[in-house]
Amino acid sequence: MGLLDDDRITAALTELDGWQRDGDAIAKTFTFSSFGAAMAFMAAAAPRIDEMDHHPEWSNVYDRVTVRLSSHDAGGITERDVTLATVLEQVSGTVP
Ligand SMILES: C[C@H](O)[C@H](O)[C@H]1CNC2=NC(N)=NC(=O)C2=N1
Repeated sequence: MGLLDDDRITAALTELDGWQRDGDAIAKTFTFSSFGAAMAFMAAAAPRIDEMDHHPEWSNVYDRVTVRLSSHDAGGITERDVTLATVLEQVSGTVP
């Protein structure tokens, strides 16, 4: 799957709450109710990520998870990143 052009990236970001362009990636910091909720988000997302075989760069600090999505094989942002962002939005909504 190929790299997205700037217009497609901008269009995708308008559909995704709180996501920003970060160079060759799209990024968001999710904030949860607690450290446990942040861990639950990562645990719930992990099988979905593996199913997609498309993996985020992500890190946790206390109740926050910062996610950066880029397609390393393509060298930038592809539809796989937009799809994974949509999945992470959906998973984040399931965490109390
Ligand atoms: C062989 C396997 O499909 C690849 O290494 C996958 C795994 N997950 C990946 N994740 C991301 N973000 N980019 C990739 O290019 C990528 N490649």
